[in-house]
Amino acid sequence: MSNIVEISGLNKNYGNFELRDIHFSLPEDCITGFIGINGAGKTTTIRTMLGLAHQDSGQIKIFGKDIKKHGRELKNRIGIVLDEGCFYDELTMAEMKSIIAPAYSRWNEKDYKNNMDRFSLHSNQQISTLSKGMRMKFALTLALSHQADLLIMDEPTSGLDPLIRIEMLEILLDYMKQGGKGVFFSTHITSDLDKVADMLILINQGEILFEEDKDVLMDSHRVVKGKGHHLNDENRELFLTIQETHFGFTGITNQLAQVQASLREDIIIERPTIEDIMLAYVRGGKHHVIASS
Ligand SMILES: Nc1ncnc2c1ncn2[C@@H]1O[C@H](COP(=O)(O)OP(=O)(O)OP(=O)(O)O)[C@@H](O)[C@H]1O
Repeated sequence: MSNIVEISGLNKNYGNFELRDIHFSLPEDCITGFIGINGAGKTTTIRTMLGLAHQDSGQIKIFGKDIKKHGRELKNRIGIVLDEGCFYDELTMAEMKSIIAPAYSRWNEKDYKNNMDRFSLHSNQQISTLSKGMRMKFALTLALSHQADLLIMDEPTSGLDPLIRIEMLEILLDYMKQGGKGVFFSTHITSDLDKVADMLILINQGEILFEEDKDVLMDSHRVVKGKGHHLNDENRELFLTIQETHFGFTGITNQLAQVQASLREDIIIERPTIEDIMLAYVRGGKHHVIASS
């Protein structure tokens, strides 16, 4: 499987925030979820990847080509959906489309019309009157109408109701069926990734904490619950994060065999959600004692 995107040694300093030595790759035929809490650096990474924000150092290759040298050619092959959907509010969707379409050599009017129909959008409606969900659908329509080989989206499902979110996720799955494509999207709604993601990348405080196949990640972590008096300094170290109350503990581990060997009795083992794993790494190393009421 070849990589559509390869990022190495990417640094960017805003003064109050820094992206530090960002490395990751996006394989072909994969939907990759880019996760992290508010302010982790998702938007900054995406904007830097796309050449919309200046990078201090590092290399960004998309389809094997350097974004700095081949920006125009590469953007032709990328469908972009950004958080705010950069549209002129006073225009209709048809007018906005006629500004955007000429920028793409492979613009396909038929795809545009089909996507507008699919989303029940009417071209002559003014952009200022669109709801948040409709704006997002319009942004996705544009991104999908120029035969892009890679979709990069910043929080595309944020603020959307569950029905629209499901529709968007189905569209992404349909898009991937063409083969040879890639999708990279940031989100803090990790339940969306349970449904569609193949790969997950976690960023925290400007650093990548993991880049992993979703199934491997889910199979290698477990939530363990048990009685607090079985814990000691040694077995606490087997957990990425652990919460203790008077009644017992709940921890996340990626060393289940050792936990089972150490805590033989009375433990409950459950599969974690992506959110459990994300929070375990973000809070990693912290030991939480929650006072019971
Ligand atoms: N133009 C800028 N100038 C200075 N600081 C910036 C700028 N843009 C972003 N930042 C800072 O970079 C940090 C990361 O922001 P970013 O928007 O990348 O996070 P995020 O992971 O996308 O968060 P969210 O999920 O809240 O959108 C924040 O502390 C933010 O204040």
